[in-house]
Amino acid sequence: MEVLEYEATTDAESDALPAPQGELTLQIPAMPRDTNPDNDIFGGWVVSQMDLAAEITARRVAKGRVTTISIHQLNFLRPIEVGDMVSCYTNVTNIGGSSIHIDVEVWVQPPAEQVPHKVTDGTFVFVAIDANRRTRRIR
Ligand SMILES: CC(=O)SCCNC(=O)CCNC(=O)[C@H](O)C(C)(C)COP(=O)(O)OP(=O)(O)OC[C@H]1O[C@@H](n2cnc3c(N)ncnc32)[C@H](O)[C@@H]1OP(=O)(O)O
Repeated sequence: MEVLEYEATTDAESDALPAPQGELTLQIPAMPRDTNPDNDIFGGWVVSQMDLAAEITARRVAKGRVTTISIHQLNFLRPIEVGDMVSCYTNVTNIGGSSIHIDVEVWVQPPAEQVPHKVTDGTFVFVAIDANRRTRRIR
């Protein structure tokens, strides 16, 4: 599968530019199975992809097992169409004693369009846990 690379930046000064913030972590096409009976993509499917992308990044930061403790400031900005290539970008904004805050942006590249656009963003918080699911300090 072709991997689409958009220009990504973590520079706060470039917020005004139509470019994703963070690191490209997950890419997946929106499929017919991800829709409701009206053929619209489920919001829950999008959140699932965001959670997965954030977990990939959180595991790397925590060097091990993590779990989602909070999801907040979720914004569904524009719809996703079946066939759109969905890209999740992650940006670590805070590392606590055991918690990791990650901003996630979802961008799509419709097959017929040249310019990608943001469809969803939100903040995911993970906690590092041990084999017994107890909070584990990461620093
Ligand atoms: C219900 C589900 O199945 S959802 C699917 C996946 N998620 C889960 O299963 C997680 C279920 N939750 C848990 O198992 C527990 O809440 C745990 C193990 C994650 C955390 O245990 P707690 O004793 O509640 O957490 P604790 O008080 O030790 O806080 C851990 C860290 O999380 C932070 N934290 C706690 N609650 C929140 C919250 N609502 N939002 C953001 N951060 C939070 C704390 O500030 C702390 O951060 P720090 O160590 O960096 O200072």
